[in-house]
Amino acid sequence: MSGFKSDFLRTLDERGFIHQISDPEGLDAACMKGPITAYVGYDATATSIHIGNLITVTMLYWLQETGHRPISLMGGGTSMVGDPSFRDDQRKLLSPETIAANIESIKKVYSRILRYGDGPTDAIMANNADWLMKLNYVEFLRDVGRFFSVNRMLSFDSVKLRLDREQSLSFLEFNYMIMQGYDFVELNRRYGTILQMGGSDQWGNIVNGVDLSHRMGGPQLYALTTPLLTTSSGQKMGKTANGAVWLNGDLFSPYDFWQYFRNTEDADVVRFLKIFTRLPLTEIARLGALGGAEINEAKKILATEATAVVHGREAAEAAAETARLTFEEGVHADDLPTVEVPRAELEAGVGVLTAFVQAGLAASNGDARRSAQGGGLKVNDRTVTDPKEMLTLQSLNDDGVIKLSLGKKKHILLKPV
Ligand SMILES: Nc1ncnc2c1ncn2[C@@H]1O[C@H](COP(=O)(O)OP(=O)(O)OP(=O)(O)O)[C@@H](O)[C@H]1O
Ligand SMILES: N[C@@H](Cc1ccc(O)cc1)C(=O)O
Repeated sequence: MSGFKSDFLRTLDERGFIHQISDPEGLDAACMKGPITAYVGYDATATSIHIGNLITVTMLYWLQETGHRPISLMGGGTSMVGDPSFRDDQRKLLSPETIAANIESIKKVYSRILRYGDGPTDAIMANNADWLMKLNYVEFLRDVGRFFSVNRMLSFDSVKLRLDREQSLSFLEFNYMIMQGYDFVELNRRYGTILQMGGSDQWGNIVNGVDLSHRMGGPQLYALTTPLLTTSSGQKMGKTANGAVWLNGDLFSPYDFWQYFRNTEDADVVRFLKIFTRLPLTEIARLGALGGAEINEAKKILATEATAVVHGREAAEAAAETARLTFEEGVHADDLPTVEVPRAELEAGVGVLTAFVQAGLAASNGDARRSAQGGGLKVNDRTVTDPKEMLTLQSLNDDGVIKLSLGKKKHILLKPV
C-alpha cells in the first residue's frame, strides 16, 4: 500500500525500509491514533551488531522521531537456543557467560541512536531472559504450546529449506519460533507493544507472535519486515570479503567504517543515503542527480553521515579528514589502521610478500606476488619491484612505522612493538 497517512509508515516507505506488513491499513490507523510501542529483537551471537542489523535499529530511530516508543530487545533467553531461520546447519551453542558478555558489548551502540528514559516515547532496553528463563516447562506447554500448530510451523520458508534438504532440525531449534512468538505477547502485556519489526528472514517468527496473540484472545498485533539489504552486486550487507562491518569501534574502526561507505557502488548511493543517513529526501535527490566524477562527492557525504550516526560527528569528520590527507594529498596520517609486529621480527627481516599477508592485505604470498607483478604494492609510497625485498628496522619511515599500500585505497601501518 502506498499513501500511508501516518508519519512513521510514510517515512519508512519513502526511505525504502518496507518489505512486508501484515495489515498495512490497520497498522497505519493505529499509528494515527496515538503513540504505539514497537520492538526489534537481537540475539547475542557476537560482541557487536553489524550494518545489516543497523537497518532495523534505524527503523526504531524513525519510530521514535515520529512520536512513538521503541524497544530494543536483547535475546538473552533466545540466544540460549539459536534461531534456525534460513540456516542450513545448526548454530554452535553459546554458554550463558558468552551470551551475557556479548549483550554487555552489543548494548553500547543503541544509546547513540535511540533516546532511552522513562518518558512516554523514550526507548526501553529489555531482555527476554527476564521471562523465558523462568518458564515452567509443563505449564508453558499447556498455556502456550497448545496454540501452535506443528503443521503450520513446518510450512514456513525459514525452516522449509532445512526440511526439504532432509537436514536435521533439532527439537531445540524448532522451539525457537515459539519463544519469539511468546516474546511478542509478553512485550504486549508488559508495555502494550503492538508491532514487531525485523529483516525479511524474520517474517515467519514475527507472524507466529501475531497469531499467538489472536489465539490467546489478546489484542491485534502487527508484523513489519525490511528487505534484506544486498549491494548492487548481490552481496548480503553486513559481511565483506574480510568479515562483517561491525558497529563497535574496537572491531571495525570509524575510519574503516567511513571507507566502507566511501567505496559504495554508484548504483547503491541513493538507496544507502536513504537508509543509512538522516538527510532530507530533497537533499538525497540532489545528490542522486550528480553524475560523472561528482558522484564521489555524494559518496563522501554518505560515508561521513553514516559514520556520524554510529560513531558520532567528531569521529566521522576525523575519518573524512584522514581519507582526504591520505588519498588527495598523499601524506601519511596517524589513524590509518595499524598492525603490530614484534621488533625482533623486523630486526631479523621480514619478506615483503609475507609482510603484506601479515597485514591482511593479501591472502597468501602468491596473492601478494601477483599484486606486486601488477605494480599494485607499495612500501612507504614506493612501488615494490623486487618480491624478494626484505623489510627491516631500516625500512621504518620518519614516523617509526612502515606504510604498506595495496592499490590506491588500502593502507596499513606496520608498527614495531
Ligand atoms: N543485510 C541485512 N539487511 C536487513 N536486515 C538484516 C540484514 N542482516 C541482518 N538483518 C536483520 O537484523 C536482525 C538481527 O539479525 P541477526 O542477528 O540474525 O543477523 P545475522 O547477521 O543474520 O546473524 P546470524 O549470521 O547470526 O544469523 C534481524 O531482524 C535480521 O533480519
Ligand atoms: N530471531 C531474531 C532475534 C530475536 C529474538 C527474540 C525476539 O523476540 C525477536 C527477535 C534474529 O535472529 O535476528
